[in-house]
Amino acid sequence: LRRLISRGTLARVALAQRLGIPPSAATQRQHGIDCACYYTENLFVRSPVEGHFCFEGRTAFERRERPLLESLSFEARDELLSRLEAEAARRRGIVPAAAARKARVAAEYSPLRPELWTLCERWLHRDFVDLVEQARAGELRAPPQLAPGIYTLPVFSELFCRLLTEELAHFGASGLPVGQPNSMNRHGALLDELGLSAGLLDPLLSDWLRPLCAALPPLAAAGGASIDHHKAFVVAYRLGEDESLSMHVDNAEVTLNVNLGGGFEQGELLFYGRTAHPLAHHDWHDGGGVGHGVLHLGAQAHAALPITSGERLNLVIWMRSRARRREAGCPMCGQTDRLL
Ligand SMILES: O=C(O)CCC(=O)C(=O)O
Ligand SMILES: [Fe+2]
Repeated sequence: LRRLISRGTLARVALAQRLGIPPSAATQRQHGIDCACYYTENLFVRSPVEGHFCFEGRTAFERRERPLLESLSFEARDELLSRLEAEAARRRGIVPAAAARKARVAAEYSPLRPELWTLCERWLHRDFVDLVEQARAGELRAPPQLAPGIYTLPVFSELFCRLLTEELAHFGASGLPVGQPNSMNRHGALLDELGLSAGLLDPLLSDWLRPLCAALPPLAAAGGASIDHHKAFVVAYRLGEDESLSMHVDNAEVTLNVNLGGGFEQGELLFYGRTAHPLAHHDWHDGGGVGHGVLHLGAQAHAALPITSGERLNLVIWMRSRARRREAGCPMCGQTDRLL
């Protein structure tokens, strides 16, 4: 058994070496980097051109993207290459950097509301509790859908949203470091780094969200019945910082996105099908308000329109399934042979 385990580790380290990624990425699974494509594909840049790019290094990129590079000025070309290099370096270093920030927060942060670190029913919306109880009993009356497989539902209590928002402001004032939520959103917080996984998010996933996803056929069929890990973060939109989010798919089998409030205008979520025309549109104000959210397939393309005033805070959970990935491949690249 020991030999098999170490052979597995060695194989992962060898894979990491072949792909030119840090060996720690092959052996540390808890950070949720599930596929080696993370290091070279879907790198997002906002300027001088906005988009997702593959980047295996300057030379390969210059060869493959010659027409694009030739259409840019010398300065813009240099800016694009530097930004891609910086993003690739951020991704290569993300596992140790996140672990170091998490350790520092654990040692130095004094929470305003320590009770937030433990899940209790007070944090959940009463109608969400009912919904999950129906799902557990096999009697779910499915929540309304914006389009097939895009559900709107109450999730958290207003109390939870207010306390978490206050906690995040308190954390921001502490001056402790926090990683950016994901490669597209630059402002907010990675909740695992605050130590919120073990007592709050892990049980939310296993005891509440998994039974619910398992009872909703479009989500269950896409891995929702076997979700077993997550990446959870708060995204913050403010004028002059991140104001909107361009179209993308999530590195998730199923995504939960909940309005934490903030007093903003606009900022609606758009969902796309096979055309550039949105197939559904979610207005956070009409959608039930604070504590209410959207549950959708990670593969459903979506975007967020700009806010026009105030601040918008949303709690997003990218829910992932190892079993589904082993079977159907990484949701970003579709391959199984680069899974870590
Ligand atoms: O701004 C939003 O509400 C959407 C965020 C989102 O799509 C994401 O973080 O994956
Ligand atoms: Fe998203």
